[in-house]
Amino acid sequence: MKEHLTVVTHPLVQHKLTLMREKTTSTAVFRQLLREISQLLAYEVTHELPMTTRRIETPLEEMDAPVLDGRKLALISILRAGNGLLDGMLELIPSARVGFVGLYRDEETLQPVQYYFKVPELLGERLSIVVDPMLATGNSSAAAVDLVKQAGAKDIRFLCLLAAPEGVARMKEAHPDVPIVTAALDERLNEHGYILPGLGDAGDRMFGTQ
Ligand SMILES: O=P(O)(O)OC[C@H]1O[C@H](OP(=O)(O)OP(=O)(O)O)[C@H](O)[C@@H]1O
Ligand SMILES: O=c1cc[nH]c(=O)[nH]1
Ligand SMILES: [Mg+2]
Repeated sequence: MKEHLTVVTHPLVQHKLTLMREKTTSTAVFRQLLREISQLLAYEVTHELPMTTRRIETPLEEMDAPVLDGRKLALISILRAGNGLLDGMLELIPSARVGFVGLYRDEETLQPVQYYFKVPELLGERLSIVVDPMLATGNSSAAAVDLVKQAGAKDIRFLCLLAAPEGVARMKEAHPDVPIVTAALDERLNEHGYILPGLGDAGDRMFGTQ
């Protein structure tokens, strides 16, 4: 991908995102919408995957048919909320390898606190797509990408649902080589580091916690 930031403006994505933002949307509907949007975003973030051909036989004749080239890609979810994007993406890319980076944001310092890390082997030979619905200060995603790079990944993309300008700038400074795909670029962060207008706390809305 050439662009550092891609905003997916497809009408289905934008309509579903509006429903997710509304405060009256229930946990069950929020989760279902995130699953649906994740598949549309997965379509965008994978649209330049390398291809090769394989000789196959249709019922009528042989042909060289297009297939994905290279190693299976790695989907890396930033816990917890990343799992909301992961589930839908796995339905579309069932053979993907899966990794997890456990991080939560300290509410006072807005710095990420790590509690888990497990990623697939041979990351250096795969495309890694790091997923988290929210890119706010960018501290969590920058730290997650640092860890994924330390594990060997070289070709990395970051997929989110909502991005704040502050988070995009932070990622561009820390990881200029990592393209970002998002459904919306919102206006700003509030004094608690929440995205405005945003959708609230993605993890809490997905899992019904507070
Ligand atoms: O860009 P940042 O300022 O770092 O904020 C974004 C992070 O905050 C949220 O996670 P949270 O810490 O709430 O953890 P959770 O997924 O367990 O709810 C979100 O899912 C991101 O990981
Ligand atoms: O707006 C925000 C910012 C960080 N994390 C969230 O879940 N929402
Ligand atoms: Mg949360």
